[in-house]
Amino acid sequence: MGIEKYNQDENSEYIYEPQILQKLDFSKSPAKFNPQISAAQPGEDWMVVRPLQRDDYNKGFLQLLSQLTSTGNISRKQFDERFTQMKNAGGYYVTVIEDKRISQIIGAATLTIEQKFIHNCSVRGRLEDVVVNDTYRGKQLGKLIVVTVSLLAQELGCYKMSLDCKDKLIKFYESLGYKLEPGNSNAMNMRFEEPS
Ligand SMILES: CC(=O)SCCNC(=O)CCNC(=O)[C@H](O)C(C)(C)COP(=O)(O)OP(=O)(O)OC[C@H]1O[C@@H](n2cnc3c(N)ncnc32)[C@H](O)[C@@H]1OP(=O)(O)O
Repeated sequence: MGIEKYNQDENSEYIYEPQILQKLDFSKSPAKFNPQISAAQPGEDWMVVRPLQRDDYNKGFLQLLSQLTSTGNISRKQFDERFTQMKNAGGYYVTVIEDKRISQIIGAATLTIEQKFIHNCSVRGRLEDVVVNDTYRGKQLGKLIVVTVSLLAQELGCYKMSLDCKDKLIKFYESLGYKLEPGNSNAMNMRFEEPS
């Protein structure tokens, strides 16, 4: 399908080109799926793994994110502006799972790409904002969305992919190929006041 088709309707506009998700090779991931699923074939015909669309504002995307952290009261205008900024900047691979039966976003994860001078002008990936709707948890969707964006990072040429998480999720991410590197596994933060 041509990119012009994806962008012809304003609301169905994607934040990145969806075709790349179809070619991800799930056999490259150490994650074990039972039954076997992938981004291209998520196992149910009512489910789709795809890039964020502008209209996901109306499909519960922000309500889903609020199960992860505070989102604030984001207006349609604010959402549209941020969507446009992220799309124009490039490097924001916000990826979602939709339950098409009810037109609701039930899972999400973001790959952000940082441009580097080091490693021969390489690129590095970061895994951010992973969440599955609480009524859909325990059905492999967390694994599905994390493996999708991790393979995407590899496909886009990242030399590594990093994440920060709570201690209780270390096992979950280890099962998907992430490692605590001895002497190099500290996450440090400097917190500033949140914008009101
Ligand atoms: C980088 C970041 O964004 S870190 C933030 C992660 N997000 C959150 O904490 C938000 C709230 N939590 C969630 O949305 C979900 O619990 C997720 C995304 C962490 C996991 O989603 P699920 O769809 O339930 O995961 P899935 O069904 O694929 O489970 C995979 C495995 O991880 C385990 N697991 C899942 N969640 C947790 C948890 N919170 N604690 C411990 N183990 C867990 C499951 O038991 C399962 O193990 P198994 O393969 O041996 O059966």
